[in-house]
Amino acid sequence: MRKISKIGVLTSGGDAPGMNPCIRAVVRTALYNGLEVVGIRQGYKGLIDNDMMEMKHRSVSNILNLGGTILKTARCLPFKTDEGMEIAYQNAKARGIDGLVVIGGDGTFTGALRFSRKYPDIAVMGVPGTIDNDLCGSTYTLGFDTATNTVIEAIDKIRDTADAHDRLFFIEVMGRDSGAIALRAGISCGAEAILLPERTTAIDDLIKNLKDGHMNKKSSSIVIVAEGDKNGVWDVAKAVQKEVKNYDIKVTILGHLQRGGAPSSFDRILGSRLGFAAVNALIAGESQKMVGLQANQILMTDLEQALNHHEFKLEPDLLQMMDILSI
Ligand SMILES: Nc1ncnc2c1ncn2[C@@H]1O[C@H](COP(=O)(O)OP(=O)(O)O)[C@@H](O)[C@H]1O
Ligand SMILES: O=P(O)(O)OC[C@H]1O[C@](O)(COP(=O)(O)O)[C@@H](O)[C@@H]1O
Ligand SMILES: [Mg+2]
Repeated sequence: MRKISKIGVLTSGGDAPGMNPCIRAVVRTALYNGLEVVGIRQGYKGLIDNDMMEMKHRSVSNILNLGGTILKTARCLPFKTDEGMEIAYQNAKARGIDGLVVIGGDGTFTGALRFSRKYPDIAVMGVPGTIDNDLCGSTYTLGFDTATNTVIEAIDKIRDTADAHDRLFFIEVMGRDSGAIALRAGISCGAEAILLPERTTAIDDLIKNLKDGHMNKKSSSIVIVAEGDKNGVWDVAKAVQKEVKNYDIKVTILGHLQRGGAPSSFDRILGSRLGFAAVNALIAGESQKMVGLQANQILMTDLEQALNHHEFKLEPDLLQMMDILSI
C-alpha cells in the first residue's frame, strides 16, 4: 500500500463558502496523523508558480467563519497544457508532496484526474467545493447551502418591493450549467416560475402562466432564471414584456454576492467532514476519488464517475412541485 507523508491542499475554480472549514480539517487531520501539510496558493496556479507554504495548527486558526478561501483560488489555463502539468508535477515532487487534496468543482476534478493519470505517484483526493452543486456522488457540494440561503434572503427582499409596486421581477441566479440554486431558491421563495438549464420552458407557456397569475389576483410575480438557462434572463424578460402589459417588469442579476459570506452551519460541518475524510482516504491508500455526502454518510466516488454530468439529476419531486405550488 502506498504511504503518504506530505499532503498538499489547494482550492480551485470558483470559491465556495465552506472551503475554509475544509482546509482547517485537512490541515489538522493530517498533523494529527503525523503528516506534513503544504498549502498551495491559488489552486493549480500555485503548483505551477511554486507558491506554497507549510501549514501548522495555527495557520488555520479562526477561519471557520470566513467566506472565500485563505489559500485563494484561480482559474488556471496553463494547467490544462502538458507543459503546465509537468511544471506542477516537478514542483510538487521537489516539495516532497505525495498526496494532494483538491477542493473545487468539475473543472478542478477534470484537471486532477488528468494529472493523476499522468503522474500516479502523487495520490489525489477530491473534495466537492462549488456553489453549483453539479457533481455526482455528493448530494450537496460545499457552498451550495450558504449560497442558496444568500439567494433566498435577497429574493425575499425583492418580493417586498415587487409586491408593493405590483411588479414582475426576472432574477438571474448563478449556475453555469446547473439549475440547483434556482430550483431550491425558487421553491423556497414561492417563485411563480423557475427557468432551468435542465428543462426547456416554452415562453408562450410562461406568458400564459403570468397572465393567469395576474387574473388570479397575484400582486407580484418572481421568475427565477438560472444563469445557464438557454434563453437568458434579458431575452426572456423582453419577450414577456411585449405580451404582459399589466405588470411593470424589472430584471435583477444577483451576481457574485451569491458566492460570499460566512458559511452556514451545514457548510461548516460538511467542510469539516469532507476534509477529515479526504485525509483519512489518502492515508488508507486511496487515489483518483472524491469524498462526498450520500444519505448523511461520507462515501467515496471515482473522480471519473463524479464528473458524469449525465447522471446528475435535480430531485424529481422538486421539479414536479415547482409548478404546482406556485399557482
Ligand atoms: N481539462 C482540464 N485539464 C486540466 N485542468 C483543468 C481542466 N479543466 C479545468 N482544469 C483546471 O481546473 C480549474 C478550475 O476549473 P473551473 O471549471 O474553472 O472551476 P470548478 O473546478 O469550480 O468547476 C481550471 O482553471 C483549470 O486550472
Ligand atoms: O466568478 P467567475 O469566474 O465569473 O465565474 C462564475 C461562475 O462561477 C460559479 O459561481 C461557480 O462555478 P464553479 O464552481 O464551477 O467555478 C458559477 O455559478 C458561475 O457561472
Ligand atoms: Mg464548475
